[in-house]
Parts: sequence; structure tokens; C-alpha cells
Amino acid sequence: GKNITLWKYKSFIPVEKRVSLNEGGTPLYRLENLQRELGMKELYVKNEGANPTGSFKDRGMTVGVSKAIELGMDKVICASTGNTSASLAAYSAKAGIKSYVLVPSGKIALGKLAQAIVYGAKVVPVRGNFDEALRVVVEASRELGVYMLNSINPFRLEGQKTIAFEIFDQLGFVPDNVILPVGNAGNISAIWKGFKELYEAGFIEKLPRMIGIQAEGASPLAKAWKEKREFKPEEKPETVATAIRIGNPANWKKAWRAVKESGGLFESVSDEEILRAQKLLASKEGIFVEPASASSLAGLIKLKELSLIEPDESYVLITTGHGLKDPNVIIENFKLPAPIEPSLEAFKEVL
Ligand SMILES: Cc1ncc(COP(=O)(O)O)c(/C=C/C(=O)C(=O)O)c1O
Repeated sequence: GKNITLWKYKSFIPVEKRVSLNEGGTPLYRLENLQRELGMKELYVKNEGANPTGSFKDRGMTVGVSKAIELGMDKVICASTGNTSASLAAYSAKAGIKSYVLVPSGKIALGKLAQAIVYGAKVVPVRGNFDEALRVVVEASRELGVYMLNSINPFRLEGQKTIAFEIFDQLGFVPDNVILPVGNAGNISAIWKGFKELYEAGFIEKLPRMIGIQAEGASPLAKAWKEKREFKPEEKPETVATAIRIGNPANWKKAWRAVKESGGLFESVSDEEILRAQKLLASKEGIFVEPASASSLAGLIKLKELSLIEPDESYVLITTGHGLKDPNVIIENFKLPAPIEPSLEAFKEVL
């Protein structure tokens, strides 16, 4: 049977070639249990962890790598906190071209590192954070003629904007709010672009509020927004949510405009709130997401507690990456009981 992929929207995607792993077409459904638990009226999740390499990055990479092929490129490069590198490696493998990924040494989640390796990328750990690695990649793409596929590359956002198209297609209406984690700030910018394109094409009459959530220790946009001041980067971003451990978001201007134009907001949440939300999503709704993804829910809970949002409005949480990407964050915080003898008696003792 035919798979529903983001190429359903090919008339909105500015590329002819197609390197695809059947990305997109991810589940969107109601979180009935959390809705009740949190006293919300309309709470949905769009689970981007269901993409081929386990994150929304596949939407940007299918278009970005297709463009690379169209341009006759045979080498692509990115800096990454992990998911971008995993996705670039997979799509480069499919396209039969070489990929180079620069990752913050010791700060990339296990699953993402395994993916970049096994898909065949040249993995280059960098003694520094994502922001420092990105600077090297920009210089390398200029000097060495390697095609750069971080989200500064507009073709990435042309793929990621299809999240907006699918939300409208799957709900049948435009939600009042879309909440998602913000790191390099490409995704919030892309989804806003997608809704505006639907609006300008006359498919929809209203636009959602865009709500961007950052980790407190890596929240240059949320800090500037709440303190009502100019944006300025953070030197030393730190958070357990390594995917969004970014101090100088490359797309901050686009993200700022998206939140302003949409009447939305930025907020930040602590690592504890993120880990609690991760557990809640898994134990109440059976959805295992990596920490950065859980910041959407952590943000919703915080904004509701602060009465900064209307509980009766409709909310779509974007969960951006699968929980299996970062198993250590669960295992390290769990005391596994000692093994029992293989007998019913022994089992009854631990019941
Ligand atoms: C699971 C997950 N959730 C949210 C984000 C933030 O999205 P942007 O605000 O568009 O950056 C990322 C980003 C990851 C990288 O930036 C990378 O992989 O280099 C992510 O992996």
C-alpha cells in the first residue's frame, strides 16, 4: 500500500530530486489521560519520534539531501547535538554521498551517536559545544566546498514546515496553540512558515500561537522574551536535554518573528521539570520521548500553573525525538533491583 509521506505536499517543496526514507505522516492524536490529569480541554500530540531515524530532522534532511543531489554535491556536512547528524548520515547513505558530522565530544546521546556511526558518516567529536562546532562547519563549507546542511540551510526548513500541513490535515482545523522545544530555533520558524503558507494559499482562515520552550540552562530566547530585552547568546549552555543544549540559536531572528507574529511566547523549564514530563508522557500515555521533546509538556504544565495560557484552548505538543535516542538518562536515574533466582518463590518475594 501507499505510505503517507511529506511528499504528499511536493507542490510546496522547492526541489525536484527525491531522496526519501518515507519520512513524515507521523501520528497526531488526543492525549486523553494527560488531558484529564492536567485539566485541559483539547490536548493533542504530534509524535515526530515516529520518523525513520526517530526525529523531526528527517523532514528537513529529505529535502536538504535531495537538494544536495540536485546541485551535484557529493559531500555534505553538519554540526549537531545528535539528531541532525543521525538524520544527515541516514539520508546521505540512501543518496550514496559522503557525510561529515561534528558533534560535541561527550555530550551526544548514545542512540544518536550509534546512528551516525552505523549509517556511515565520518563522525568528528569536537572539544567544545554545538555552537563552536557550527562555526567550524560554516567555515568548512566555504573553504572545502562541502554542502552545509544545518538549519541555516533554507531547504531544511522547507521540509520541516510540512509539520504544519499535517497538523491541519490530521485535525481538520487549526489548533489555537502549537508547543515545541526550541534549540537552534529552526523548527519553530519552519512550522510557522508552513501555517502562513496555508493561510496565504487560502486553505485556512486562522493561525496558531507558536509557543517555544527552552531548557533553563540553555534559554537565550526565553530569557530575552521574559526580560523584554534584546536577544543575546549564552556562552555556556547546560541542560540534561542535550538535543537543545544550544546557546546561540542560528535561527533566533526567524523564531523571534514567528512567536511575535503569532501572538505566542517563549518559556523555559528546569531539567527536573523536563525529566518529570518525560516520565509523565511515558507512564500516562505510553509515549517515550527524549528529554528535549518532553520540554513541550513541561512547558505546558508550567504555563498552566502560571495562568499564562487558557486551559480551554486547543494545544498540539510536538514531541520531536524518540526516547530510545537517550536510554542512559532513564537507566542512570533508576535503581534496578538485584536479580532473583528463576523460581516462583523468589518472584513472589519481590511482588
Ligand atoms: C529532539 C530534539 N528536539 C528539539 C530540537 C530543537 O529543534 P530546533 O529548535 O529546530 O533546533 C532538537 C534539535 C537538535 C539539533 O539542533 C541537532 O540535532 O543538531 C532535537 O534534536
